[in-house]
Amino acid sequence: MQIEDLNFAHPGSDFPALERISLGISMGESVALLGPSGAGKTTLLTLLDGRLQGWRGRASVLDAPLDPDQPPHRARRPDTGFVFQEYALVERSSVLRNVLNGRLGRMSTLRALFGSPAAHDLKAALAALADCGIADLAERRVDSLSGGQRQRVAIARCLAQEPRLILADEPVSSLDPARAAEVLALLTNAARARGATAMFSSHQPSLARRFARRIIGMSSGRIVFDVPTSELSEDATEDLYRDTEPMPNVALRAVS
Ligand SMILES: Nc1ncnc2c1ncn2[C@@H]1O[C@H](COP(=O)(O)OP(=O)(O)OP(=O)(O)O)[C@@H](O)[C@H]1O
Repeated sequence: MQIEDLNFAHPGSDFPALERISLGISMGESVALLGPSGAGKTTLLTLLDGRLQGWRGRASVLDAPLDPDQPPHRARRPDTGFVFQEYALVERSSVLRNVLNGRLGRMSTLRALFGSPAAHDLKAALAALADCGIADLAERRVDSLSGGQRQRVAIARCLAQEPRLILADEPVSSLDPARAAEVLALLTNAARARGATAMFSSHQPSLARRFARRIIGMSSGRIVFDVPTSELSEDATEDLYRDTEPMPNVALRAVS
């Protein structure tokens, strides 16, 4: 992935959400994005997923240039998988059906339309369920699952897609510390086993250190550091969050 001088402001916003972003990421790298709320992490991941238009600069993902004016061609989309913070699952469908949705981009239009997966689609979905340790949940409806189980379903759906680039937006924000570590281990190990690149955002520097080989710090739409994890100092991460402006009109009251 190669990005040069990327600039973007959300429609209607006076402030750039991304400003002069340049970076290169090699195939197979595991990268964490750290930064306070509003730093631009989601915006950057969404742009790399091809879902933002109207940006300036140059971006090439999986050796193909992204067009600032239109989404990537349908044939290329399955190569990038996205794990959403809020899971984005079909609540009333089974776990297996949700994971099979990860195959839609690789199915013929007819199969996708009628929801009839081929044998190899089913095989990929079952393998992803097994990799995520939730094979026994295949027939359960998503709305009967815990947060940690849903997060695994979201990751299994992404893996079933067989992407070469995995983008994950705060994939463990709603999990307790033990589950969060388990899920990040799952995500980064699965990416490594498949030779895929993984890029995830997080608010937890300790998890980023544990599961990424490289850490990029963002603040106010800019990259403030980009280092191998082994070279990241405690001071750099503290500074990243220390400079955060308090949110306007938010008063904190003591609970009596
Ligand atoms: N749809 C939108 N319309 C207008 N402004 C937006 C929109 N989405 C994000 N922004 C603004 O863009 C900036 C970057 O937001 P972004 O969501 O990328 O930050 P983030 O680092 O992911 O934050 P968080 O950690 O809270 O998820 C912020 O100033 C935010 O208010």
